[in-house]
Amino acid sequence: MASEYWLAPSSIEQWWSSPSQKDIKRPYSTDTVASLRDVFPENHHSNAMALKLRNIFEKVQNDKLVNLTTSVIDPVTAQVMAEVGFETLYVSGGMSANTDTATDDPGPDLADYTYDTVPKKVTTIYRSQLLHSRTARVNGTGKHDLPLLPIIADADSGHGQHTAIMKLVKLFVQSGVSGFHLDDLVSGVKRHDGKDGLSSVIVPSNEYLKRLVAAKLQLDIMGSEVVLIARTDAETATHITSTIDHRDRPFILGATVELPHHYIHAEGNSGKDEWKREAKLSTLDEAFKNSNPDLYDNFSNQTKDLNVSEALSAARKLDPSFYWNYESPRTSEGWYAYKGGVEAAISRATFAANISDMVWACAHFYNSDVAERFSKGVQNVHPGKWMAYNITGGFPQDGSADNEIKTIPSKLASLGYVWLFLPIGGLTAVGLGSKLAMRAIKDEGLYGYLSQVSRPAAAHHADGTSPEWWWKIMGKLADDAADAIGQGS
Ligand SMILES: C[C@](O)(C(=O)O)[C@H](CC(=O)O)C(=O)O
Ligand SMILES: [Mg+2]
Repeated sequence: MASEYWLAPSSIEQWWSSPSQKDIKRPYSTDTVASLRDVFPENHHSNAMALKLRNIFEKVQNDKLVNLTTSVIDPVTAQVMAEVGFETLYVSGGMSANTDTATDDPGPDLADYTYDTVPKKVTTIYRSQLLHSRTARVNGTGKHDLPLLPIIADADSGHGQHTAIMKLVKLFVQSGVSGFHLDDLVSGVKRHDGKDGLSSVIVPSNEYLKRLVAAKLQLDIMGSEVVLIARTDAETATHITSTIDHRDRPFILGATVELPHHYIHAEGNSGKDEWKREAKLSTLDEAFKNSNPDLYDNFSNQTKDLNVSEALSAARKLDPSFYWNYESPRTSEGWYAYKGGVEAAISRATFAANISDMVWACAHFYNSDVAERFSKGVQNVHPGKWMAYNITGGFPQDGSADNEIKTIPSKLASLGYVWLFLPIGGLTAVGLGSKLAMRAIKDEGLYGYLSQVSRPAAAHHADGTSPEWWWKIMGKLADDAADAIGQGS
């Protein structure tokens, strides 16, 4: 692409009116994007793959289906997933944390790894797909049609403010990614033991929006078609870092009863639970409506678009004895109590949809009521908006829900979801496959390997998993190069 064209705001304008970009509402201009561009574009791989991903989502949406995938753990899983017919791959932050990180410190999913961890994983998986397709072509195995699968990756909370987010997005585009999700969580504060009644902690709506806009700006700077997925954790959130944004007011909780001490002085888990019970937490609007039903309409009209602090002043002018305290439930970190739920997720998704291609309310278990309400909430405001759904756990092992589980994909498709993924499925599959194979080798030695590992693998034509493929067939590429180099003259 000639650099005059690439750097001309008019060419960016033209691109923004193309089908993949026309629905995005950007708060910045083409001039700004042009001025931030490097002289040459560098996104060929990612763009080709991202357009392929967009086609997949369009097709499933038209056919009223949902694209299902799970996490790819390494190049072998990537090849197997292509062979069995998956159309997309998911690179999970959690699985990257469990298996390898850029700082070589595997561990639980805290999203505390350095921000190049997931892009590096994507690079490895993407390049392994290129290698497999090149190998198949050179060897004439008839598998050169085996598709390169678009990769969707986990960008977590962006790992910092806008400059870090933009660098992360740049790494993703360079990695060959086709889509990524960015969320509204505070980085690195997950608790796995539920201590202090703490689940997800989220940032205010405006900070979330700024993250998404920073990501989109970087994609625009790179002329990238990569799919931006806006994930919100508002459904499971228990706390928020700030009350500054008026859009968060319906979900911020305050004490309606004045207690002798604040939440931070309550001791232990049970003391904290008791404090919350006694404080009778509620949102400002609910509290005012309960204590002043006759004044509520007046209050509500006066305080549209006001945050909790401003609206509380208005409430006190209307009723000087009104008590509602959003400071007293603050945690020792300063976080405010938050009423998570599907309404909160809808509120965030409806504005995130303006700047992203797909919205996703992250929950860890399937809940048909939540899936339906979220879909209605989003589709009422943004008809046809792409939506994602994840199921991490909650699969009953006793068979009691088998029939329901079978119908989930078609239910989600009928609600308009286009992408359904099992974030930990790849890890479970790799673990189970390894356990069965390793058990056979350990218990039955060489014969166990022959009868229960290598022979079934050959029977399944699991090319990517066989040493033959990696050594002999792939080795042909190196041999061809050696022949081409010859004796050097
Ligand atoms: C989807 C997710 O972001 C991931 O990293 O795979 C995780 C999965 C999990 O920890 O359950 C998430 O939902 O936060
Ligand atoms: Mg994650």
